[in-house]
Amino acid sequence: MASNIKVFIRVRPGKAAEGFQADPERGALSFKLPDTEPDYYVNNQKTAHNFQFDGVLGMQVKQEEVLETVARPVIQDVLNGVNGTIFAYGQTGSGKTFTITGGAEHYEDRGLIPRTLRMMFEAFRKGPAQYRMYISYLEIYQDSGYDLLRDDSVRNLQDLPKVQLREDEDGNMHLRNLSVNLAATEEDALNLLFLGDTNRVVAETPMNDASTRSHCLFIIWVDSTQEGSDVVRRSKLHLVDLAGSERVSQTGVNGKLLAEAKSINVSLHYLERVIVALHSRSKGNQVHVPYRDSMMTSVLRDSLGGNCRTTMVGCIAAEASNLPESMSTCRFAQRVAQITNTARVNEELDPNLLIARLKREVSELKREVQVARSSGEGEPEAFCFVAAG
Ligand SMILES: Nc1ncnc2c1ncn2[C@@H]1O[C@H](COP(=O)(O)OP(=O)(O)OP(=O)(O)O)[C@@H](O)[C@H]1O
Repeated sequence: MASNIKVFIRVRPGKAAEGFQADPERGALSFKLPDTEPDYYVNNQKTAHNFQFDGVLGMQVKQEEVLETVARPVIQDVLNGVNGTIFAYGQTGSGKTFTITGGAEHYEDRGLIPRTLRMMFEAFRKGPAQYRMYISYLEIYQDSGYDLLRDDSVRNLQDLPKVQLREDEDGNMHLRNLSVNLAATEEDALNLLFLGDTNRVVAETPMNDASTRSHCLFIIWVDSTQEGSDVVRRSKLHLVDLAGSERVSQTGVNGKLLAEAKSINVSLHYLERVIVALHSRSKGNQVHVPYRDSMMTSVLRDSLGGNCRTTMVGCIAAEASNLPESMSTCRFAQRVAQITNTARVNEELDPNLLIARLKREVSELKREVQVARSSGEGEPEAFCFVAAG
């Protein structure tokens, strides 16, 4: 099924500037900003910029509503064997981590990851299929990948096992050295989330404020089998917290930090280039999509223009000083909304299930033969019809 990437904008609570207006009913946003043309200084004109999205989540919107609006449809598809991605994009401090992982202070501030885990395990209990969940947690920092789930004695980023990207003959990307951990219960899954978040924070240094400067991907793998079937459905859900998207010029950093900020911006710049290329492709142009230029875009290849149901949450802040960045997030979001993905159910014959079923059938047949022999039936007799009446 082909569908466009869904885009929601979430507005962080705060004092909204005069020039900002959100209309959640219509999914519309409006910014009135000084014109960037030089003659603005002469005539002091302000220009209105209007945007329309699949939904606008205003300042009052609670985490539960974000789950229902943004995540529930994606989760339902993942349970049916379709890949899903939900990614948060926006400047530092705009609410990406709050949306994806949640706030630590209050239980009701839990974000999409713990709520998704709960929703999935509830669905597992209801059936009708049998499900299995596995979890991976990847951090990408300066274009290198790190496994957040392999060790609980981490002191800095270099202690984390490095994850490599490998491309197979068919052009599919694989993450080597990324652990895939069975989560038999919701508690197991939450413990893995907790371990990954702890490693993320412990490995943080002043040079690497993990949440601000790295991209984090929480990956939930779901296998499901219908009773008696040899077919297994395999899907994955990426919940992605991207690094802060602000422009280098506005981060006010220098020296090493500047180099780092550039590297983060480079990877977001590659993301932007992928989006622009896909946008152009959607208009019928034959263009190369530069997925391979960064680890993040390579990992998200399926999510952007591929076999995946993808949703973006653009996070913005409405205070006057944040409006230019918020508007650039909306512009980016508008381009993302033009991208078409073609998601399909991922199912394959599982040889282990097939062998197990055939073994069961053979032993049942053997038993029947034995019963037939011991009751002296011998060879089955030919059918004979007796005419009624
Ligand atoms: N919708 C919200 N409701 C209440 N508090 C929020 C909301 N969004 C964000 N916050 C608060 O604002 C602060 C910044 O949010 P958060 O850390 O999620 O930003 P971020 O975009 O992830 O920034 P960074 O790029 O640094 O990771 C946090 O204290 C967070 O709890």
